[in-house]
Amino acid sequence: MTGIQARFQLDWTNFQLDVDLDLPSHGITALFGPSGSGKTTLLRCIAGLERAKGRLLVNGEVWQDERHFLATHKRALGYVFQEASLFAHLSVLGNLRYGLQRIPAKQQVNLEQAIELLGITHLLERKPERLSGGERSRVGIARALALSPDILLMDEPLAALDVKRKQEILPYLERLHEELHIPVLYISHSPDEVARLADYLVVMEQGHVLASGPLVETLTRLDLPIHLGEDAGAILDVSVAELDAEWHLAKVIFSGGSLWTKDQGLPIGRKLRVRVLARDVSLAVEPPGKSSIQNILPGCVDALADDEHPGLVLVRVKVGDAMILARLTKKSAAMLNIRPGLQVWAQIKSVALME
Ligand SMILES: Nc1ncnc2c1ncn2[C@@H]1O[C@H](COP(=O)(O)OP(=O)(O)OP(=O)(O)O)[C@@H](O)[C@H]1O
Repeated sequence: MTGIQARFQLDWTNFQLDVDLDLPSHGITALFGPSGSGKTTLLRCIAGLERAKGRLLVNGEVWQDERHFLATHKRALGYVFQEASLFAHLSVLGNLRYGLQRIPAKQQVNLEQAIELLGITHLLERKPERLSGGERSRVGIARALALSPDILLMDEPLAALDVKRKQEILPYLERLHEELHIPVLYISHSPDEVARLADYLVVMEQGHVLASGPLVETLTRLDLPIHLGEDAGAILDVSVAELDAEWHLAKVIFSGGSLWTKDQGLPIGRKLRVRVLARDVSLAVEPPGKSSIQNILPGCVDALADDEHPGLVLVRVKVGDAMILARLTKKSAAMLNIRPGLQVWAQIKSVALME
């Protein structure tokens, strides 16, 4: 059996964790939720650093049940924290080699592969003090991978970095995603990071799992945007179809049509994700005339739900095989008689490329 089955119960004075999760055996699962919702505690339970009641199976192997509790050092896992704590007296290579003796027999990622994957070959002889924040993070991730883990746990690995360093590191995380076949559990507070990296999403609140499922579907669940607030929106898997050199625009296509966005130098044919926020989408019940909004997609209203504010409503619209969300005032939804099944034109003010 593949994947991760995690059932945990913890009862602390001020906090109770009660989760029951089935997570995929590969790809990145983002753990998302407000501060204090239990994301780190869940990772610590998986690592065996907390003795919760419950059961944990990783690819069919029992790490914990009523009778067994595998000690942390016997669990084939890599743990990456916000700050990579490297030994100052060792070179990067020394840091990477440290701890390799506990490597499990079945090799999934070896040291050379980890070094190559994180692009740190040129840093191997350096001492940690001569690394930038982004380089330290990459070494920290490579060190975790060199242990050939069956699972990689990442607790806000980019939180200590500024925006520029984050941008520098994201492509390496994307490579992990493409080239590794181990599951990654990734805590992040950044909806952008989640939108860009994750395949699967777990939303936590007060020690419970509010929702879990494939990212694209879970983000357009109408009971969740309330919790995602201004970040509510949809992800579309698209590919670059055309470049307009005169206006510096790129056309991306998906099953629901095409969208123009700023040309960011991506080649024709490149597959990527775009993010369309609910607050950037308005609806018309007739094909709109001349407008400064370039992106207009025909679709069909799928469902409506109340939003956080009593004056607002969220509308899910099916465009091709995909769903997008629109945030409207209740007044305009009533005036246009927006209801399931209605043909609409979604006017999209802004599209963010996740690249
Ligand atoms: N050892 C402990 N004993 C008792 N309570 C704890 C312990 N460790 C954490 N907590 C509490 O458990 C709750 C969940 O904390 P946790 O760090 O898992 O949340 P989080 O979702 O990861 O938060 P953040 O996003 O801020 O990192 C918090 O209320 C915290 O104070």
